[in-house]
Amino acid sequence: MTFRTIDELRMACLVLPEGNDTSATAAAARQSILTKPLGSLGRLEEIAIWLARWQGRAIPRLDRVHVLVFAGSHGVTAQGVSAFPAEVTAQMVQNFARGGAAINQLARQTGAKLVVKSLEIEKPTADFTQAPAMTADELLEAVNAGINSVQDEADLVCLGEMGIGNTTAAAALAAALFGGTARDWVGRGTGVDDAGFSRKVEVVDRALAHHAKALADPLEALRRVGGRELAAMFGAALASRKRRIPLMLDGFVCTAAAAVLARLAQGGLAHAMTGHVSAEAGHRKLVDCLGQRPLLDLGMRLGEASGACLAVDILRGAIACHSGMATFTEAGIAEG
Ligand SMILES: O=C(O)c1ccc[n+]([C@@H]2O[C@H](COP(=O)([O-])O)[C@@H](O)[C@H]2O)c1
Ligand SMILES: Cc1cc2nc[nH]c2cc1C
Repeated sequence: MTFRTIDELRMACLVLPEGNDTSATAAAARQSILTKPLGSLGRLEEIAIWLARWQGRAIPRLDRVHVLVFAGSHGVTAQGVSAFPAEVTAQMVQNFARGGAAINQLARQTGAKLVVKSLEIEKPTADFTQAPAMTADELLEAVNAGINSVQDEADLVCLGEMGIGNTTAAAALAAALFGGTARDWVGRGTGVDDAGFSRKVEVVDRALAHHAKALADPLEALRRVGGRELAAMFGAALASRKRRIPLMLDGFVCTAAAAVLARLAQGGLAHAMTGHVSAEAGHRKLVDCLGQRPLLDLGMRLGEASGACLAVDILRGAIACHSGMATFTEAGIAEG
């Protein structure tokens, strides 16, 4: 799946497949006969049914978990919006390749395949306080890169990113998609001080004013105030939906990118769960806007798909119970 025009891409977002009702119904029926009071496994029960729906399998599996991390560079870093210099993006990509980042450890411990995709990190997007971050072709190239990173064989896709300056882009994008001003969405990202935080608020408000007339269209908002790794995450979210592969979202930046799909199509993120709520100020509000309930709340604000990857073990717990527990009949236990 590769898109040559934004209109082609937009049309594709309007025809999204639904999950498999038969598998979901079978999974729900099984949950009702396992040796536990119905509902006593709380969200683990919902998770088993959700995975069954999107995998089209009454007993879901997580043998092949793919963690996709996209990296991009941001022209808006020229405005002094991050606690770290822009070159850290490329340096962290090298760290991923050498196995030294947090996500390398988390992916290994959960048995997931980690794929890191650099999106022209030597070429930052335009500073979106002055011009659209990307041209239409640049947007399409990044979206297509995300789409083509999703492989049919995956049982679950975890999404994440790396990009100095991208919490500024995500705040602007969230404001474009859900309204409000910079104050509603800006957080401290990698840890900017009070002066940096004020600059960030002013930068996002200036960007929102500069692009005001064009932000009602979610794809145009992504092009104007997003970034390549956000575009790629949006593409991967779309591709996983097209292939009916369940999707695990990460923190603020990842969720803002995926939110573009929810704004283009009602129920566009029905195949997605959010692995954790980030400590980044706007994330809680963003997941609320999307009707998402994050699985973990660990005060993390790293990105890299780290929260998404950690949540995989909760899914594994849900599947272990769903597939391995005895039924009331098998165990000879009286039903309530
Ligand atoms: O995803 C989040 O919730 C999140 C919150 C704070 C920081 N980050 C990561 O930090 C980087 C962006 O922070 P900043 O301050 O440069 O905008 C980028 O590489 C993200 O992966 C990510
Ligand atoms: C060191 C470092 C690692 C990261 N991983 C994701 N975002 C990051 C930002 C920084 C600064």
